[in-house]
Amino acid sequence: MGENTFDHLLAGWRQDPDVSRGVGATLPSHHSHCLGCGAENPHGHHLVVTRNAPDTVVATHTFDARHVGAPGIAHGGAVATVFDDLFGFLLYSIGDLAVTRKLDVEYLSPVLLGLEYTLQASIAERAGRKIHMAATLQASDGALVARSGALFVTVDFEHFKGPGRPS
Ligand SMILES: CCCCC/C=C\C/C=C\C/C=C\C/C=C\CCCC(=O)SCCNC(=O)CCNC(=O)[C@H](O)C(C)(C)COP(=O)(O)OP(=O)(O)OC[C@H]1O[C@@H](n2cnc3c(N)ncnc32)[C@H](O)[C@@H]1OP(=O)(O)O
Repeated sequence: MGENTFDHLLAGWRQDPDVSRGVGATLPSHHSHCLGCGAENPHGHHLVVTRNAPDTVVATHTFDARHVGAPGIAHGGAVATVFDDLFGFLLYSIGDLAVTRKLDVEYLSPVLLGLEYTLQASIAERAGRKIHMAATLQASDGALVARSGALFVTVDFEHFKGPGRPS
């Protein structure tokens, strides 16, 4: 990660949780190699995510040959990855660190490679450490193709500093 050490990354989240960014703002990636949104991850989805309401984020995404499951169709795990990462952008609205405890995906129709889809995620409810989130993936004609729900649980910075984590 070069000078982007893990401590540096955590310090950035500590000092600038970015809660003040307004509606319409493009949000920063989680980090440069994040599978969902890191620009420098060659296997990544390179999501670019915008806040379009105080507790809502939106992105467009086109799955490609790297994400294939059945021929021509995006792998369900790749779709889940994109949902999971999109949920991670709601943390900028919350201002707390949290991690995915539970992720549900309902695949209503095949997600096709090479077509642009629109994803939107929002915070449904917060109760103590639990943050319930919901998201949709729609085709360009507005058809609902997949939807997802997640439970994130807030954690402190020490969560990322335990055994097996980078120093
Ligand atoms: C990937 C990027 C990393 C970047 C790191 C660098 C810097 C920035 C740091 C963070 C940025 C964070 C995210 C953004 C990035 C990407 C987005 C994608 C997110 C992910 O990709 S993240 C990876 C996958 N994720 C994990 O790696 C989590 C593994 N897991 C655990 O680490 C523990 O599991 C933990 C800590 C989650 C909880 O553990 P715990 O012991 O602290 O808490 P506990 O079990 O008590 O649950 C607490 C309350 O949730 C209730 N509860 C539990 N399960 C429930 C269920 N199914 N239904 C209803 N309620 C449920 C309980 O009933 C209780 O409720 P109550 O509080 O009311 O008692």
